Amino acid sequence: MSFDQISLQDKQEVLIKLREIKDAFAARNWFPGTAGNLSIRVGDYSPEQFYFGITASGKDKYINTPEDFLFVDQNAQPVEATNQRPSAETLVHCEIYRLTGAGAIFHIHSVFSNVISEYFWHRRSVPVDGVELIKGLNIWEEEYQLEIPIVNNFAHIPSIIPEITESLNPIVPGIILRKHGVYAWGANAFEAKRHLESFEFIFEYVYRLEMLKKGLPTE
Ligand SMILES: CSCCC(=O)C(=O)COP(=O)(O)O
Ligand SMILES: [Zn+2]
Repeated sequence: MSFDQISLQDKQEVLIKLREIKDAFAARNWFPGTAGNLSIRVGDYSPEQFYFGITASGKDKYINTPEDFLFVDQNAQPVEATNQRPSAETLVHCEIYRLTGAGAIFHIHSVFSNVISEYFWHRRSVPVDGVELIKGLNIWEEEYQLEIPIVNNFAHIPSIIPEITESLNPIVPGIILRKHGVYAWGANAFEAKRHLESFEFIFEYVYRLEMLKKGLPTE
């Protein structure tokens, strides 16, 4: 399926949903310093060919403009005439779509994901012992020992890709980039948002619990 064969209505729905999610995350202060990017897939999917709408690079994501999003293909190439550059991290989205077939991917830079990624970097994952909100990640097993992968971060984005390919756990709909932020995905925007919110809760819980265990203040 070529991009032109996808209906205008489907493309419009993706742009409306991206706007809605962007506004919701902005209200939570999840885009400090222009950080973060959002994408939603449109049309049919195969690992070799797919399309998605994504935030333009370097924009102030607390402000809405007519040029906040654009559509790209599985190689991160824009598929419509535009002056916008897709997110600098579009290749990360491409790889996650290729590996998972997800319908939406949301990335934010939060303080808890950054702190916890450095704290547990030596073990390359964040351990989570049976906290109830893992159900928000669609994991229903009693007392499940969840390990959220931590992936090394590089300024050169293509260098991150093999790390993701290697670390991604099919049961866990997200990864943390070390001292960078969290990526969460899902079958659609609703699910990806639920996963991101669950991860953020879990990171804060794990951080505060670790501080309590050390007898340190949690604030
Ligand atoms: C200013 S934060 C550094 C880039 C980054 O990590 C990010 O999430 C935002 O980059 P984009 O190109 O998507 O605006
Ligand atoms: Zn980022």
